[in-house]
Amino acid sequence: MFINKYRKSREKNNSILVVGLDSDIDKIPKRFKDILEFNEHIVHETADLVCAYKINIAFYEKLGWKGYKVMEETIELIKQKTNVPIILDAKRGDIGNTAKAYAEAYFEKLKVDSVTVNPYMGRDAIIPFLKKGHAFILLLTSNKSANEIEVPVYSRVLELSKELELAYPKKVGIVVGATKEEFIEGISKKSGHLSWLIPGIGAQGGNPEILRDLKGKDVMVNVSRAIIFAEDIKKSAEKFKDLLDKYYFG
Ligand SMILES: O=c1ccn([C@@H]2O[C@H](COP(=O)(O)O)[C@@H](O)[C@H]2O)c(=O)[nH]1
Repeated sequence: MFINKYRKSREKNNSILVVGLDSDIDKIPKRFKDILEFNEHIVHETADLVCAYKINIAFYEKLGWKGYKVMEETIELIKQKTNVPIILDAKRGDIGNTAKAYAEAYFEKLKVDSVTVNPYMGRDAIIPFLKKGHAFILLLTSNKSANEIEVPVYSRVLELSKELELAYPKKVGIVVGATKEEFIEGISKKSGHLSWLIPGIGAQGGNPEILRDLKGKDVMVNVSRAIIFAEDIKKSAEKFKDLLDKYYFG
């Protein structure tokens, strides 16, 4: 189960850092022969510093079937070398039978531990994922234009997430951007047992101090570009791990 695997990695590595494998072919350093070799290096450098890895499907899909193959090989590699859980950032959301097909693809074929889902179409776009594994529901995303649609409805999405958590205990999480500082304390008070995936620290400039309001919760903070494209990946991951430690554990 995702949450147990996450808790074990969090305890073992004393870390709430998630490294995002947003391994854009156009940005990976020339010394790596391909994305797989780059990902292998990232995992080698960070496996004892993280509580999870997040794979953003877009950077693999953009290469067609070859990218999908690399994604499968990366998942296999993480499973062989570590016990760290894998979140697939796919942000899916579709009618029930289609959602079921996505859930089968991700949990049964790719065998990831958790998937991000879009709640816009309501519960029947989410439940097929919860029947097979853990899902993070987009609640308040880190981008600026989240204000256009999400801000007016996020309270309802939070209620729905909690309802689903009652029916599928330990299988529901929320995505909340670190850039949405002013909302964190309020959401935290109402979020009960939901797990939190927080992107937006690093390249997007989110404030890690928000973690002070989240102590004791199952929280994981994703950093992608600021770690994987740093000069020294290990050093950068250590820097972010320590920064998150300071506010979450400290
Ligand atoms: O609200 C959201 C939801 C998902 N993301 C994803 O997280 C990473 C962030 O990458 P950085 O390089 O650390 O900015 C990326 O995969 C996004 O698609 C998000 O940023 N915000």
